[in-house]
Amino acid sequence: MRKLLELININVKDQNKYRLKHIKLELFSGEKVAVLGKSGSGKSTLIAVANGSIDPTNGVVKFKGEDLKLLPRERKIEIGTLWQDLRLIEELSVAQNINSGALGRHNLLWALRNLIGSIDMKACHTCIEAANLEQNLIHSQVMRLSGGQRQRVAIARLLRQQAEIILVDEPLSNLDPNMSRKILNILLKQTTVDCLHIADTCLVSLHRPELIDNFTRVIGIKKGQIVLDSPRESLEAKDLNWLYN
Ligand SMILES: Nc1ncnc2c1ncn2[C@@H]1O[C@H](COP(=O)(O)OP(=O)(O)OP(=O)(O)O)[C@@H](O)[C@H]1O
Repeated sequence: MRKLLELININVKDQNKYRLKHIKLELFSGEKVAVLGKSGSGKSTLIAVANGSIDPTNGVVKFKGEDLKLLPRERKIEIGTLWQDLRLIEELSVAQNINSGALGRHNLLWALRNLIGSIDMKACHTCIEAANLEQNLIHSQVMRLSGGQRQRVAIARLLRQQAEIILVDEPLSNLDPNMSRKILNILLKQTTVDCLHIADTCLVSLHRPELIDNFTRVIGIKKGQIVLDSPRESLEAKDLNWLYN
């Protein structure tokens, strides 16, 4: 297995408080890793450090052996992120938001065409289908959608990016249990979708430990530190009880 992502001796410190402490983590291609921990334990901070949006106070993040900070823009799109706050552009349509996932692969003219009108509709429809969103919403303004629909637009945008690894910060908060499982199955590639490459490596922060079944590995965070790192099949209920107590 190829090493894709490496967090080396990471600390994130704000004034006197550690948000992350002594983090060492290696992620290999094909791994599907769930990150668990109580609210405030550091899951979102870990995802943000792993995609380069937060600079650690100490330590280095490497993607395929290269310092993430030095990676050029056209390589950064190999890392896709689904943010907890979604980061959609409310005034734009579903299709325009989905296409923004592919911005890094196109030039400025393409970006302008996407802002002005409807382009690459076939690709958008494929991502909409994969994200289990209603096709007839494709031209709707995002601000008019429900929380669960907006979440699926963000997932469709992530799929449109065609990243090699996906980092996901709590993808299920607005979804009912049935939809949560469907969406996880897409992210974990349990569902195949026509012509769409879905990354086979992911790091997913989860609020609900009962959804870890299809992951290959589970990481537990407590007070900013990795205190548990286990293959899914060897994880026991007592490990989870301890993590949440
Ligand atoms: N922008 C910030 N500046 C300073 N401290 C922050 C900031 N964001 C989060 N923190 C603190 O860092 C710690 C980790 O927060 P983080 O959001 O990573 O936890 P989490 O496990 O993702 O929580 P949740 O499950 O509630 O989303 C918390 O103590 C939090 O208060």
